[in-house]
Amino acid sequence: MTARPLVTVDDLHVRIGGSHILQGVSFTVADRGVTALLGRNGVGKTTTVRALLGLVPRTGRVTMDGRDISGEATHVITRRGIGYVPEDRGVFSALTVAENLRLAERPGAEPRYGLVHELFPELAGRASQPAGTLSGGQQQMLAIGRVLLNDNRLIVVDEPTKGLAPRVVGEVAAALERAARTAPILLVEQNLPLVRRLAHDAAVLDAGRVVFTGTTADLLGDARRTREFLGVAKTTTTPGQVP
Ligand SMILES: Nc1ncnc2c1ncn2[C@@H]1O[C@H](COP(=O)(O)OP(=O)(O)OP(=O)(O)O)[C@@H](O)[C@H]1O
Repeated sequence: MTARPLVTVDDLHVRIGGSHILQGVSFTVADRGVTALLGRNGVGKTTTVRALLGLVPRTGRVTMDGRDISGEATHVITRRGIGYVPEDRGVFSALTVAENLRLAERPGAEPRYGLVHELFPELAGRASQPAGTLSGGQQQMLAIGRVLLNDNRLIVVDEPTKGLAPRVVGEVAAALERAARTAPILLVEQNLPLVRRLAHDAAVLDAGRVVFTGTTADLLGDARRTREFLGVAKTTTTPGQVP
């Protein structure tokens, strides 16, 4: 079956402190699989996902399932079923793994501990461990697990492999693959072999504007485009990049 747009972002503008950071960003997120949001450092990827979630003042239109959610507060958007794993992971270091998960429970919904522990058995084994003592990869899994506790329509994950060792990148990639079976994902990521492995569709930002939308295969199969938009020429998997 062909994927359809779940979320449509249309002409999104963000101005912060006199800077016009997003200058009319438009793209769609498919209703299945992984859609990658790409671009060099500082082009506006994080600002785009924060604007989508209502975390920064924005103009333009965001719809999910055809419903306009642009004017809604973040907690309303979240309750509509958008789970967010921010770049800093949003894990509470002083609290245990179990406490971090408990805080992610949504009132009135049955938390899916069975699913989370099936996908990430390590979290069950480390339930009483303070989250601050977990490795970077384990913290990322906890952050993804917190989102998977709820039945989301969309999961937004911002640079989950940033700063992680190559071996751990592979573990996070596997975790995202499993997560994508439960809900579509909008993934901000700079690791192109990982993007190639996970994402069918991509949108590329440059200086606050979208410069490409289409399939990841079309984008990364074109060396000129990849170099022009992402600043690199080589995108094939080499040993150690995504184990
Ligand atoms: N709160 C803010 N105040 C001022 N400028 C900001 C703010 N947030 C972001 N910016 C600027 O907006 C631009 C886009 O930032 P953003 O974090 O969205 O980019 P990015 O593509 O996610 O970058 P990276 O890959 O480095 O995370 C940058 O120039 C950044 O310095």
